[in-house]
Amino acid sequence: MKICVFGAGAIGGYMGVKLAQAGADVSLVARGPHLAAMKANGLKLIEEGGEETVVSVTASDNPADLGVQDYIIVTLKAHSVPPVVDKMMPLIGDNTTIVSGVNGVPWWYFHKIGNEYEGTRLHSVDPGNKQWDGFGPDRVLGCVVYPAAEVIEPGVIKHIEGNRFSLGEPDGSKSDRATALSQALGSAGLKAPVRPRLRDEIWVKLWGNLSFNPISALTHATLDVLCTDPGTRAVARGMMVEAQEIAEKLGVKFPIDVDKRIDGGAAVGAHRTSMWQDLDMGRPMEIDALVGSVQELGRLTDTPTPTIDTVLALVKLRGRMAGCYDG
Ligand SMILES: NC(=O)C1=CN([C@@H]2O[C@H](COP(=O)(O)OP(=O)(O)OC[C@H]3O[C@@H](n4cnc5c(N)ncnc54)[C@H](OP(=O)(O)O)[C@@H]3O)[C@@H](O)[C@H]2O)C=CC1
Ligand SMILES: CC(C)(CO)C(=O)C(=O)O
Repeated sequence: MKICVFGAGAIGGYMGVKLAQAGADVSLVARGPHLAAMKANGLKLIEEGGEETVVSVTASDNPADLGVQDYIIVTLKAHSVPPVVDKMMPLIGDNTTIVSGVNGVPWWYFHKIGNEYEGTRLHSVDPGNKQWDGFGPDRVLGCVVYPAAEVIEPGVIKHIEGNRFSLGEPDGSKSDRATALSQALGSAGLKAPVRPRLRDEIWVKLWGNLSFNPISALTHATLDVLCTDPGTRAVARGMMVEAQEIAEKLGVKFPIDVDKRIDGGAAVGAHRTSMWQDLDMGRPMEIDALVGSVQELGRLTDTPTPTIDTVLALVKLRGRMAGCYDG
């Protein structure tokens, strides 16, 4: 089974080391100094408990070097995917599955959803339908990424916590391709259950990213603080209640309530969300995938989103002022 991890930064690098360590036929697409370091010295993973592993990896910035794959696991930031669709083509053959390990509302969300929204395209995450038309949604296997990791220097990944990558077919079936990938990831020491209702999990994760990420970028407060300060907790809650109304109109069933989800965020502790880290480092922020997409779904389902609209306007301007957002 040939697996290519496209965008082997924090999450993709973590998966890449675990797969390579387990003897999988894995290759990585990366770029710049991070690629140069992993080619020169191997890719180093510092695990949750402090254990360090260095593996030599097959890595390139040119997908044409790596050939047709059985699975491409996309671990790019959401806004980085549309510009590389054409570049990915040498990796794609008739039977290639594309695993979308990207936060936010996925571009394939309405493929095989089985309700009146079937086939709806999302401008916020797939402008110009680049992914829908380029990959084709039938190739896609959904994935919710739970681990936290960082690239702490070129060629070095620090794994912070978690090892679960939930997988799910857009139609909820337990397909052979999902089962085979689940087994391969399991052999590499990762948890990869195949879920019948992945969209429910997407929303539980998204609840946090939608609200905690922009609030932390705007306030520079860590999760424990923003989830317990009465004012920001109320803002997060307001965004999440609006999101819940939208998601339920789309058929989602939430297994927990909003307050439990916020308490879960608080329990993570003094964590700087990825959006705050991106702002801090002058990198593009995932505003459209995490927040703009939910506003777009609000319009689609005729659901008012006053709190989301307010926070989105503020974080967009914050991002623009810092040169980290151009939407
Ligand atoms: N990190 C985390 O803890 C978590 C992340 N996620 C989600 O997972 C996804 C990936 O995040 P994360 O791993 O943090 O992101 P990273 O930025 O660490 O990784 C993406 C990597 O892809 C590289 N890249 C971008 N464009 C190209 C290209 N055209 N060719 C080759 N390489 C490219 C980037 O390089 P460069 O740095 O040069 O741009 C970077 O090394 C996001 O959607 C994120 O929200 C989900 C849960 C937790
Ligand atoms: C906020 C958190 C931990 C989960 O909601 C996250 O995924 C992020 O920092 O991007």
